[in-house]
Amino acid sequence: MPLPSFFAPEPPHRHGQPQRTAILLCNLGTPDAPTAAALRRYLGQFLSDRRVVEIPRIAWLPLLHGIILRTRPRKSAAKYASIWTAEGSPLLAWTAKQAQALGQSLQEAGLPVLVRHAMRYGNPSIASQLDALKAEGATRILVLPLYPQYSGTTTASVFDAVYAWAARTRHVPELRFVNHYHDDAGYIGALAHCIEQHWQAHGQPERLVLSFHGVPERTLHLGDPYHCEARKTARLLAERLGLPDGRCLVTFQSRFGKAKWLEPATEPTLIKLAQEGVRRVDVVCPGFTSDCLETLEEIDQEVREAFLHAGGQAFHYIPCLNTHPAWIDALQHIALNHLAGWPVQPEAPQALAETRARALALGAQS
Ligand SMILES: C=CC1=C(C)c2cc3[nH]c(cc4nc(cc5[nH]c(cc1n2)c(C)c5CCC(=O)O)C(CCC(=O)O)=C4C)c(C)c3C=C
Ligand SMILES: [Fe+2]
Ligand SMILES: [Fe+2]
Repeated sequence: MPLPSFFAPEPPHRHGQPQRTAILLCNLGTPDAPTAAALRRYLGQFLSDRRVVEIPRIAWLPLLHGIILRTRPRKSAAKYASIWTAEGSPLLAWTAKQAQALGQSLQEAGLPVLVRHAMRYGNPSIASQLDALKAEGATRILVLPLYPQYSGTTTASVFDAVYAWAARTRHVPELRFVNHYHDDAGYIGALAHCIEQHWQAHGQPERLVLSFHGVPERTLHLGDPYHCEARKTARLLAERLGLPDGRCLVTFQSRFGKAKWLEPATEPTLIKLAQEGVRRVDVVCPGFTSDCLETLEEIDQEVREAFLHAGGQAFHYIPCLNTHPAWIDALQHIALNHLAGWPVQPEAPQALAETRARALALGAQS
C-alpha cells in the first residue's frame, strides 16, 4: 500500500531543464469587490493574522467575530466603493501594472525574468502565484514585498505565506527575500522626482507632510524596525529635497483599535497645522508604493476635508510611486542586486550598471 503523502503532487519532473529565474512582487491585498460580503472575507483573513493583531487569540477572536466582522465590513465597503475603478481595486490594479512594467523593463534589458504579483490577503494569493511560477518552470524565485520599510506586521507576514507554501511543496525552488529598501537611493530619488514634478507645476507648500501607515507603538518597543526605517526614509527624502528642518513633517495614519499607535497621527496634525495658520500643505505617503484605500480615501478625502474644515486653504495630495518610470527603474535595480549570483543572462552585470545609472540619473534630474 502506498504511503500517504503530505505534499502536493508535482507535475512530470523537469530534471535537466534550464534554470529559470522569477520575481514575485507581493502587496497587502484588497477585497474582491466593494461589498460587505467581500469585505468580511478579506478582513476575516487579514485580521486573523497573528502578525497583524498581536492580542492573545482567546481575547481577540470573540471580539473579531462578535463585533468587528459584523460592523466594519459595511463601513469599509462604502469607503472602497468611493475609490473603486473600472479596473477594480486601485491597489490590485497598480500592483499588476508594476509587475507588468518590471517584466517588460527586464526583457528590454535582455533579462528574461518571469515577474508576477501576489496579494498577502485575498487574490491572487501568494500560494497560487508560486504554483503558477513553478508551472511556468521557475526554479529560483525572488520574493519582493512592495513595502519599502520592514515591519513584522507586513513584510514578515508575506514571508510566512511563502514558507507555508514551501512547507507543503515537494520540489521547492530556490528562494530569496528582499527585507526592505527604505534607504535605497533609487527609491528615495523616485520619491523626490515625483514631489519635485508636482512642485514644478504647483509651486512649493508651506509644509510637506510625509504620512506613513501606523502600527501599534508596542511593536516599536518589542524591536520592530518599522518606525526607525520610516524616519530614515523621511530624513533622506527631506535632505534630497533640500528642505530645512520644520518644513517637512512625519505622521502616521490609519489607526486601528484602542491601543496606542505611533504618533504623531496624520489627521490631528493636519488640523493643528490649519489652526496654527498654515494655509497650504502637500501630503505624500512614501510607505505605500501604490495608491490604495489608505491614500485615496483616508488621505485625499478624509484628511483633506479635515484640513480644509479647520481653516486650511489648499491641500495637495501627491500620488504614490505607482508605475512612475523612475520607480520601475529603482525596483529593477533592487531586484537585480538581490539576483546577484543567480545569473539570468551573461550580460546581467552590464544591465545592472545601466539600470543603476538610469535610476540615479532620473532621481538626480529633478
Ligand atoms: C489591524 C491592524 C493593522 C496593522 C498593524 C496594519 C499595518 C499596515 N498596513 C499597511 C498597508 C495597508 N493597509 C491597508 C488597509 C488596512 N489596514 C488595516 C489594519 C492594519 N494595518 C485594515 C483593517 C485595513 C483595511 C481597510 C479598513 O477596513 O480600514 C491597505 C489598503 C488596502 C486596499 O485594499 O487598498 C494597505 C496598503 C502597512 C504598510 C502596515 C504596516 C506598516
Ligand atoms: Fe493597514
Ligand atoms: Fe484607513
